[in-house]
Order: sequence, then structure tokens, then C-alpha cells
Amino acid sequence: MVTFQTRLSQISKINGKVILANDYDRSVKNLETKTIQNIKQLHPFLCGIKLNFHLLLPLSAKAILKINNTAHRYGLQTIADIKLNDIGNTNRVTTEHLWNLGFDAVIANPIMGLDSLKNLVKSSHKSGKGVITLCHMSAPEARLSYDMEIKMGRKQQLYQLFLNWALAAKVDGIVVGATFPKIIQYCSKKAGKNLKIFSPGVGTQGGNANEVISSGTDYLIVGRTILNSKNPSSVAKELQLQSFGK
Ligand SMILES: O=C(O)c1cc(=O)[nH]c(=O)n1[C@@H]1O[C@H](COP(=O)(O)O)[C@@H](O)[C@H]1O
Repeated sequence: MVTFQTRLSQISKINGKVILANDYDRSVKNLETKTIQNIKQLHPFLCGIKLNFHLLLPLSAKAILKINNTAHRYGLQTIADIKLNDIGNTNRVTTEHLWNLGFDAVIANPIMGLDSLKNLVKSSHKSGKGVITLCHMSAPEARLSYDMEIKMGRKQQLYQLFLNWALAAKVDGIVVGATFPKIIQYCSKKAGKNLKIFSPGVGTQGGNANEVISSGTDYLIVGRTILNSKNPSSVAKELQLQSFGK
């Protein structure tokens, strides 16, 4: 079975390493049509699309399946961003629903614990699906939690523990905010080729695509900088070019 990591890597060799965060405010109408238009218009510059609660809550299962099928027709991988964090049984039922909706991967929160994470990864990989875990988030206040010093065997910071757990559980990738390039560098060195780094926070949140790519990020997750621009295709194309830097 071809893995999520392989599928994403194959399309990114052709299309670059930009994943569209297809987030819209509640005031926006026709979410399904708009998203399908985005896929049709922007797919040459993307390797994937990430759907957040912005769409997962208001849209029907039928609409989400249609979006995922459309993305697949254009070769894109799809990620459900629900930052999953629960007991094993709930994680299992949740991912079964997501896979039935056509998603290729889920973003999870490792605070659920290493054993739960290992089980989530095992069952997802059995279905050819991927798991991406939070390591260090992009918001400025993420420092307060992810940089927290903890004592787990030895003294370390929470994001270092989450990185170790990500490696131990064999997740497909970790999220490290584009606004923390030094932490991307640290994670990239430590993780080597064993997992991919996904960085949201480019543009609107202040992260710089070139700096992030040269720090070791594998995939840029970008939403408003593309969606709110006057010319989304040209912004996506520019980011695509920058993403080929690595
Ligand atoms: O897991 C995420 O994708 C995520 C983690 C994080 O640390 N920061 C972050 O912004 N995100 C998501 O990445 C996207 C960023 O969107 P823009 O700031 O509009 O580019 C949104 O969907 C966020 O929910």
C-alpha cells in the first residue's frame, strides 16, 4: 500500500511543497463551491489541501467527500486538521469517520500520550493514512506551553518531548510554526529523514517562507496569505517557487 508520506512526496516533487489551509470565515457563503474552485484553480501550485473546523463543522459529509474526491482527481493529498486528542476508542472511531470522508491524514495532539499516539499511528498506517502531530505551534503564546521545562527522565522542553514521541511513534510529520525558525532547525537536525516538518504561519502570521524552508521545513501550510490576496494563483505560485528551495 502506498503511504501518505510517499503520496505527498510524489506530488510535491512536481507541484512543490505548499499545502492550502482552506479556511473561511462564517460570513463566506458557498463553502463547498468555493473550495472546489480553489482546488481547480490552485492545484498546479499545491501538493495538498488542509480542511479545518471552518469547513468540517458547517459542511455535510457528502460535501466533504466531494471536496476530497476532487482534490484527489487533481493529485492533491487532503489533511483533516482536528488536532485529535482523546482516548484510544474515541480516536479510533474519529479516524474511521475521517477515512470514510476521504481524508489522507489527520493532525493530532500528542498530549494524548505516547501509547495512544502509537496506537493511532498503527491503525492509520494500516489503512494507508497519515498522522501529523503538533510539536510547536505558531502563535506567539505557544512559547508559554511548548517551551515549558518539564522533567521526564531528564529536564527538557515540552516540544523536545513531543519531537521524541513523534519519532518513537513513527508519525509521518510534525507541525512546527513558521514563526519559530530556530525550533524548526532543531527539529530538522534531530529528526533527519525520519519525519517531515509541516509549517503553518507563513505570511499573515509573520513567518517568512524562504527562512522557514532554509531552516529545514518540508511543507508550508498557507491559508489567508493566498486566499485573501487579489491574485491567489500568483501568490501560490510564488510560494511554490520558494518551496522548491530545499
Ligand atoms: O495545525 C495547524 O495546521 C496549525 C498549527 C499551528 O501551530 N498554527 C496554525 O496556524 N495552524 C493552522 O494553519 C493554518 C494557518 O492559516 P494562515 O495563518 O491563514 O496561513 C490555520 O488553519 C491554522 O489553524
